[in-house]
Amino acid sequence: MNRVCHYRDGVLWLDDFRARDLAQQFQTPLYVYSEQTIIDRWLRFADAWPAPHRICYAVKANSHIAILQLMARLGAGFDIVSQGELERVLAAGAEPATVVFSGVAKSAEEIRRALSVGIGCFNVESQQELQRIEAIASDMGKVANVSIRINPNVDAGTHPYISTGLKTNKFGIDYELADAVFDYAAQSPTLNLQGIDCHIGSQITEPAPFLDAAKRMFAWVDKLAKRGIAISHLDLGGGFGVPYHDEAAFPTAEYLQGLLGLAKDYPQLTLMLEPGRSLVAEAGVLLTRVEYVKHSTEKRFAIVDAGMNDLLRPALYQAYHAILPEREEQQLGQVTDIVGPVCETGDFLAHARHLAVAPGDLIAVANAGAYGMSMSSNYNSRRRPAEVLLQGQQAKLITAREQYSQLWQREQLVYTMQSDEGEA
Ligand SMILES: Cc1ncc(COP(=O)(O)O)c(C=O)c1O
Ligand SMILES: N[C@@H](CCCC[NH3+])C(=O)O
Repeated sequence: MNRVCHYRDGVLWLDDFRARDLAQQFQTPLYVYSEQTIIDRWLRFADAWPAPHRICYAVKANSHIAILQLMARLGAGFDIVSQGELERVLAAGAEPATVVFSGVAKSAEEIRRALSVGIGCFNVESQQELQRIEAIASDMGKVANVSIRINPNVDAGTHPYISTGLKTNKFGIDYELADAVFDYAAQSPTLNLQGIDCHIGSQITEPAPFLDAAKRMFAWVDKLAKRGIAISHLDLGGGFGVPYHDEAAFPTAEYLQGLLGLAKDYPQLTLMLEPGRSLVAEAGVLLTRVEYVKHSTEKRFAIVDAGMNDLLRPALYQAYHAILPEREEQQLGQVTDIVGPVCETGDFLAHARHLAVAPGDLIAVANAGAYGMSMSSNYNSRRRPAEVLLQGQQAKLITAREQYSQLWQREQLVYTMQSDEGEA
């Protein structure tokens, strides 16, 4: 069972807090994160990963500034994919030089901002992007550190929407077509070619595809060395799976040992990883309350106050999240679909679970710390959940629920101003 959620005397607790007390204090739907669990997951990596090798937390998994601050305190760098994520990392007080910038569509504005604050490195995904970075750096009188993202064409065996390392995916530069890009970067006085990177996908539960990809990257290091091009870092991305259902935990130490083994003849190389999910997924819980229980001739629905706009993963990937009712005995009920308030048939949190719940009861959706709040939206003009960070004996509110009325008023203001201009 997820460590954050557990039963004591038959009732649900999240770390050292009764779920009912948290829901009463902060209302539902509510994201709750356990700081201790994030630290535990961080140590699984850090304990097996000696300096100078680095870990750049993939901000997209959970970009709350409090989480970024915690990561910075633990010693993480950051893997970002937008200016928004960069601004968050900066707001968290992190060192810009620890940032790597991934993503296939970096805009001129984003590149300029990243150069002006002095990020560590751009993970470049195309020849055109490389030339755009070069032109902007030249214009600013700067030298840009770059790494070339290779698409290793490795089948990660994960959901097709979160596989990124196949030739048919939009990410990286084709393994067979990268020579020209490396040559271009190596000869440019405005570009400092530092590294090679890859990322083959997400929620991968076995080390084998990662090690296959890593071998292909080391082959590139050798190939470049023969051409007189020296590389100082190899960034092997993230993608380590977590046990959402009955999957085994990813063997982190075993994988890192495998990598260190491959790297032993390359003392000049700093290795980097970009884990997101594996650091935060298991630390997060979405607490939601049953509004209604409805029976049709075919089904029984628990209609709850959190929907696909709060946690998109079930709707988008048919992802499984464990569902824990407030009282342990409630796990022995009728087969029930847990559905949300959004006007979409795809708005469900779980299908066909045994649950004996009634209106007013709480339900915890486990393992929701990654790609939960960060993928949430205001669809159906719904407010987003509040977020709470559990720090030992303290439950700290880190995001209050945005007031629907305020959102509505802001839009109204812009709209009215435009209409007034039109009339004038
Ligand atoms: C380039 C890159 N790095 C790191 C990650 C983090 O992946 P995960 O959260 O699966 O560790 C992603 C997302 O898949 C990514 O696209
Ligand atoms: N959003 C996905 C992971 C995508 C990772 C980003 N490349 C998920 O919730 O599982």
